[in-house]
Amino acid sequence: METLGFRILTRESKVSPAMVQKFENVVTPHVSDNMNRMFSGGSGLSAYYQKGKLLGAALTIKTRPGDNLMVHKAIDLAEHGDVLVVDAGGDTTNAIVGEIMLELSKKKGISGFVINGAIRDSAAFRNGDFPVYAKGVTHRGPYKDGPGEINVPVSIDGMVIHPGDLILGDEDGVVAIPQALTADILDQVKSQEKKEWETFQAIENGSVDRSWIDATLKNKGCEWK
Ligand SMILES: O=C([O-])CC(=O)C(=O)O
Ligand SMILES: [Mg+2]
Repeated sequence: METLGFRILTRESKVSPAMVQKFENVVTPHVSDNMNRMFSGGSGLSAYYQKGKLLGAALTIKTRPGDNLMVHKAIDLAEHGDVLVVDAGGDTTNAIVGEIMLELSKKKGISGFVINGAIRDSAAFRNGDFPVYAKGVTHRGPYKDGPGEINVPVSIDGMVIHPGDLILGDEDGVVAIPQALTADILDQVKSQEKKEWETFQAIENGSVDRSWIDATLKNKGCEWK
């Protein structure tokens, strides 16, 4: 019998380390554009680290708001390169992770956290290079009783994250790329990078084509006095 809401599942597959590596120099706006700007971890998440980018395979946790029993379990189950993606319901009353969990995670080679909830011991996060996104900060600690689930689809601000998806986070936020689509999206991102590079060249040498703006205004019926 399934114990819905309190269960640990096995992640069937995850994006390969080789594919993850290919996204090392990719930025979130380019990924987002090639997902039709429809998916994002939301403006409610802020970065709590100094520099670098968040990149890895999602290990998902859905937890009771304010309770981190399942997050502790996930740290023990995590593999090198995993990103812990925790849906704690967006509640910031009690912190979901702190400095001890941060140190445990670094030691295990976990790549970062996305917490739809709060963190504490925030100086340790803010002053470090371990990529963490969270909704807020509170000194109030977590309960450790459950329930919760590991390796189930979770959603943060409407973005669904499946176990094994590729997670990318930078100065502009967090995006989850469905595992099966990573290669396609990478191809599209590469063509966008090329086009943008050509635009920068054209700006530099004064040949940039701006005719699309007037064409669009005309097409949309804009009145221009
Ligand atoms: O007590 C906890 O589980 C959270 C915490 O503050 C830490 O990891 O340092
Ligand atoms: Mg602590």
